[in-house]
Amino acid sequence: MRLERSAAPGRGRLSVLGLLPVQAALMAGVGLMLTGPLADQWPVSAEDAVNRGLAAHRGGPLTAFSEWLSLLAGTQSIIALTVLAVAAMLAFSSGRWVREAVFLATAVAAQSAVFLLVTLVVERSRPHVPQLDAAPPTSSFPSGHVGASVALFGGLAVLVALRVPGERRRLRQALVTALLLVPLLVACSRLYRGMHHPSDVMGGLLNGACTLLVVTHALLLPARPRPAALPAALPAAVPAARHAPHHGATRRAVVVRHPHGCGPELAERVRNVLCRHGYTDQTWTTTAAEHPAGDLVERIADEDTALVVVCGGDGTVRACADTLAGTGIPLVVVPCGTGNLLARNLRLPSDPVAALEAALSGRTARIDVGRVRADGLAAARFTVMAGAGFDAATVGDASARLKERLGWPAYVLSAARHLRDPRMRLSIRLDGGPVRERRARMVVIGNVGSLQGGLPLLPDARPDSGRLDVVLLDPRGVRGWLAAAKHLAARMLPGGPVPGPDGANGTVAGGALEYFSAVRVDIRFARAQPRELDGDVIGAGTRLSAEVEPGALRIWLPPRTPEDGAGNAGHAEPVTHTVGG
Ligand SMILES: Nc1ncnc2c1ncn2[C@@H]1O[C@H](COP(=O)(O)OP(=O)(O)OP(=O)(O)O)[C@@H](O)[C@H]1O
Repeated sequence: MRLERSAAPGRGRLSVLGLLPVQAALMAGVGLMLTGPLADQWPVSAEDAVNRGLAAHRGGPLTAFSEWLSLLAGTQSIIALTVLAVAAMLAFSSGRWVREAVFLATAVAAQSAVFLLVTLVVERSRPHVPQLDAAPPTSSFPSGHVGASVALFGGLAVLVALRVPGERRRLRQALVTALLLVPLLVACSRLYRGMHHPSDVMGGLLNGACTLLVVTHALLLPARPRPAALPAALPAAVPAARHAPHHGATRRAVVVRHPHGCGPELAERVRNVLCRHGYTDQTWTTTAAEHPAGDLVERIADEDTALVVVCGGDGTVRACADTLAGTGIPLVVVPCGTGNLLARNLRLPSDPVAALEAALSGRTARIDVGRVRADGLAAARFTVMAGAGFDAATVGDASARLKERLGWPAYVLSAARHLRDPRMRLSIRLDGGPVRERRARMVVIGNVGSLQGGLPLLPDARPDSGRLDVVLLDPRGVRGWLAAAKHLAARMLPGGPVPGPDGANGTVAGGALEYFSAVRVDIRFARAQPRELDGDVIGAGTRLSAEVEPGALRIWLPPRTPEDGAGNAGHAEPVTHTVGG
């Protein structure tokens, strides 16, 4: 199997490892809560019943299989397998996978170190059921077997996901799925064998996953270049002689580049791919905080522009779409922001250059955009979602520094701070119909429906439906949040049951979520609320109204595949623009 070469080491990323002690402190905090104030509270109080239920159904091949899994994740096996994997990487790659080998060894070692630190502070006894293995002297929380298997097998999955080239997608998906399945099976085996409570194995999964996140960012991902080190702007045009196309006519492309996501190295690769596809006449413009689409308006004003290439996140795409909607000039997304939700929803490859290649080898399509009216904001368009309340507060509070260091998990940390924000009082009117009074923690109007990790916030939203989908989130207490999370998680399961509405009124998850769909949505808030458009905060206000502009944006998308189904949507157009490539 050919693996892609890793990018140049990221200087400055190593400091991310400083988060490991913070992780240990947080894990220890969770353990102390579980053994202290939460011990008699549901669902912790119900954990013994789970262990008893599993113990009552032991027997047959399951016991043998669970023993094998527990052995696989035992300390000696993990050390032996890690040494083998690291040695193989060093021996068979002629020194090209040193960083990958260091990554794997560090992930396994760091997980163990955090685990040991936590067990110095937390003392939780094992479940009160007969145990099938000798209980180690360490605390039951968190599960060391599970944490270690996440670090090793999850670490291998990370390497496969990042290093196996995009064209081997099926192999990559199969390998990643198989590797990720191992820690989940180990978690089940530890429960089955009476060695841990459910929250212990969840703690192990969390500890392993957080360690992988930190070590991946520290050792595998290339550092984003500092903005100050970048040139203010890239050359306005690329000499044709330097980048002669393989074949096909010369066409003019305007490239909009967010300097934080798209540094000089990526810009050079984008430039070369465009040249190969016949776009040798390139005009580059760099965005600024006050000019999120750079000089796009001026650059497309005079000459015949065949394509606008947007190198940035959803905010940059949104700003460009605002200019391009209705012009007929097609846009191609090079996803290099934090969330890149439009690209994810359109099933573009996550690698920026692979996404550009795939799109330019594909077809043009038309997708809808939403046109927003809100107090204090000139009319603006969005391509992903417009929201108010919890999501806007989360987006607004996500630290730029953490976004740069952690990527989208920075939003998760910010969200945790706003879980208890007060509910909003609002009225919603759809397509000029009756006014409905509601309370909610969040309202989102979406052109597309999936969040990070494929979380289907608006499961029926499609960018070519000619409609906007709306969700109100109003969970009551911990149970409400759990019901909403369970409902959304159930929708993520491939082929899993699709939970139906609670009644005729479109609410699900015991009223925690309520869905609507319309062409025109008018929402008024009793008090000014934080609001966002495609992940950019637009300031607090009392109105958020949107209307769909069907098929207003032309966009290049990868060729359709049978798996695309509802994704990679868009009204297909005859491909008349493919040149070169
Ligand atoms: N040169 C710049 N310096 C600072 N901020 C910038 C600059 N250029 C654009 N911005 C701001 O960045 C935001 C757009 O960022 P964008 O959404 O593309 O990336 P992101 O936030 O990392 O990704 P995503 O939206 O996908 O999570 C806009 O608010 C814009 O004002």
